[in-house]
Amino acid sequence: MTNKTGRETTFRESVDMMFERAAAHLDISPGLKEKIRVCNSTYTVRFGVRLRGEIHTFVGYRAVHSEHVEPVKGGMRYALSVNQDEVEALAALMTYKCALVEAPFGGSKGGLCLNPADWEPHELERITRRFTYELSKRDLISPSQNVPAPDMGTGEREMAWMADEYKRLHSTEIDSFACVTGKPLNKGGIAGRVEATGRGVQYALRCFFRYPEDARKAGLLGDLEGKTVIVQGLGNVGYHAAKFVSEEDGAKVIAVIERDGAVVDLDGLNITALKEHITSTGGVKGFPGAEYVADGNKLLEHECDIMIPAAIEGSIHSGNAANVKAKLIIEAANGPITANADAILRRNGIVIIPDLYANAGGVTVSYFEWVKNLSHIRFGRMQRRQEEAKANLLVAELEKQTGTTFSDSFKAQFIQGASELDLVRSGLDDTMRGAYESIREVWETHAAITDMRTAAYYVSINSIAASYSSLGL
Ligand SMILES: NC(=O)c1ccc[n+]([C@@H]2O[C@H](COP(=O)([O-])OP(=O)(O)OC[C@H]3O[C@@H](n4cnc5c(N)ncnc54)[C@H](O)[C@@H]3O)[C@@H](O)[C@H]2O)c1
Repeated sequence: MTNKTGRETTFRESVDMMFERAAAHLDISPGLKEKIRVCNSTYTVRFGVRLRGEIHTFVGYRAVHSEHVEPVKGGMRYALSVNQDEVEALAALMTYKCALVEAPFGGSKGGLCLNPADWEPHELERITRRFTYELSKRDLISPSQNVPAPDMGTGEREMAWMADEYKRLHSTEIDSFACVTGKPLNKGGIAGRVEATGRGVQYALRCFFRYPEDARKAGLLGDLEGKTVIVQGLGNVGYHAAKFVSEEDGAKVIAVIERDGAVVDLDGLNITALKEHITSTGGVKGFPGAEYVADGNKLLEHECDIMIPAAIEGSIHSGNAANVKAKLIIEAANGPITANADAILRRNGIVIIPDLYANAGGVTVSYFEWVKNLSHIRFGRMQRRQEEAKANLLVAELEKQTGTTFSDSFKAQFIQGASELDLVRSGLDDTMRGAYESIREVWETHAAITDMRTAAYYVSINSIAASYSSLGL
């Protein structure tokens, strides 16, 4: 599948083509299909911040793809690559993702066109607060209208700044913490949000291997134990996914591709140690015991059972798709496979677990956080006494083993987190299983639908169309 000119499709064109492929199987009027597919609006803002004695102008975006349910929801990306096409594609994916996992949100996405590494934390804080102010003026951040979350280049810290700035601007609003998710635990966050997307990738893989007939379609047998895995991007999503499948499910991560190259160890990399190495040195190069490959992208073409692209969109494209040897690709990142590449991979019998399902763990747990903020209650409260006793014992044991005395606030956070985390993980597991079943049902029962992506889009579009139909559209 290529676009009309035969060139590589843009990210938004790829998402649209994938949408059209699934929509063709649904009995929905062309007008309604168009209404569901298009991005409702995109706000572009240019604002100045005085930094280092100069006024610096920053460009930010917030795309609102669909408001068939409100608030709309989606991450905030900080990267030089951020542009209108990208945020619109990501916002569309949010709409389809939320519909698939039945999170009651429309789709949105935004970002700032900057490299976070170019700025000091106090500068990033000023930029983020100013961006929040600009978004707030237009209800593009609000507990009832538009709720951002972390994405590439942002995390708990940026979400805390956004929440704090929003609260400052709306001091009488009791629900102000619900204006953004992915906040730190002591600033209205929820246990398990940081790991949620990677955890969701692990749960999605477990769902896949639970059905031997699905795994056989990829030429794979058994479960995750001993499967060889290559990961691209060891950031929030890639790190947690790699850590969980290797440490908990016995998979072997044989290569990790990062910005500065790749490291390979056919006996399996220690992901926790590799992450520490990246944090302290800034890249994968020099990781003890592993072979370093400067042209990291070459590893996308290396043999493995499972490929986890968890970095950027378009990393598998028409130029390298024919050389990909993975049997199964799980799209932890959004849009890592272009529409052109998707067609090549399918032709070669490679099974793809699509982004709108694979990385839905983030928005699922964000939904729990939003509900927690609106209800003003801590999840797991009923279990508190029992959990507290358990957590206190654990903390005491940790103190003994490490010879450290933890602060009271650390202990309080640890204890609060203990009971909530179980609830969050079980809610996430349940959601991932439910969505897998609904994709599978379409994949199994529609002879003309032969891939999981089309099946997943089919489920989403059907659900959004039903929502419009109940409005009489
Ligand atoms: N954070 C979330 O909760 C979440 C939820 C759903 C989807 N996603 C998607 O997952 C992907 C990663 O997001 P994240 O939050 O983990 O971001 P992140 O910034 O924490 O991590 C991205 C990682 O990819 C690496 N990277 C960037 N460009 C690369 C390249 N060209 N080659 C190799 N490595 C590269 C970075 O160095 C970094 O380690 C994005 O597509 C994002 O939209 C994130």
